[in-house]
Amino acid sequence: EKKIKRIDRAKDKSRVREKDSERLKVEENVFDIPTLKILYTLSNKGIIKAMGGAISTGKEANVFYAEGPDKELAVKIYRIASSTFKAMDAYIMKDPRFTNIRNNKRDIIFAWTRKELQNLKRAKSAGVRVPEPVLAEKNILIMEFMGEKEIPYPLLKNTYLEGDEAKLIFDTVVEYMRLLYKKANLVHADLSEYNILIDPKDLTPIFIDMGQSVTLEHPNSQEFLYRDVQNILRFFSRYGIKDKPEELLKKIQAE
Ligand SMILES: N#C/C(=C\c1ccncc1)C(=O)NCc1ccccc1
Repeated sequence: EKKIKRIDRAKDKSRVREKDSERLKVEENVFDIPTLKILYTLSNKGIIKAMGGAISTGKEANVFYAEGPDKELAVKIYRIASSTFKAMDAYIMKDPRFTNIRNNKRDIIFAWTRKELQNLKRAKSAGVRVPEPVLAEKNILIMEFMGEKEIPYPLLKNTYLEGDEAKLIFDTVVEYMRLLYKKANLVHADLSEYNILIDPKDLTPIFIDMGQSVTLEHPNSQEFLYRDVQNILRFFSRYGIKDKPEELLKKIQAE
């Protein structure tokens, strides 16, 4: 009896340890030494006053809340140790803007981070609502925090919509896709209810996560656009929106 108890306790202990190492692992391979050095420099320059907790965690990156000198910030840190940078290949290696980078992991992730900043700037100047881009330094992207007092705005996925609210948001999302295409020469390429925040004050959509966005010159831009259109129609169909993909493509690409 006693023996079994001892074994159970040992198992529990190892479980706790494993959980801790699991958590530590997630935190750790985002905050590797080079990343901590950059954060330290950004803090010395007064760009980041204090780091907060993780807003989003994923296999490629984590997004943290941070206090800036005059406004709240979101700090997106791309994981260098992640193995999924292979997925980035499909987007970046055929992108005319990035053909000259060396094919090693760090350079790809640094180029990807710069690309996300560049894409946010282009989207913003085209009139699409996105977090205000601040800076990109190696694998770290700093942007405006979309939320209030450390609480991020909800994802479209988690937003309860009534009556004609869904139709209003749908129309704005389609308008933003058109502006992105016609004026920023971009396709989001990962647009879905998981990459749109909703500002609860005025129910306006905010596009996020533009690291994978591609220019229209990218060989697969039309395929990525079609996939974005399908994702948006699939999500809004639950609110009775019945537009066809071809209709949306025409609206977005209209001369
Ligand atoms: N950018 C960004 C994001 C949020 C955000 C919130 C408030 N202000 C600015 C950005 C975000 O969650 N992106 C998706 C994501 C990134 C990394 C891991 C999982 C999921």
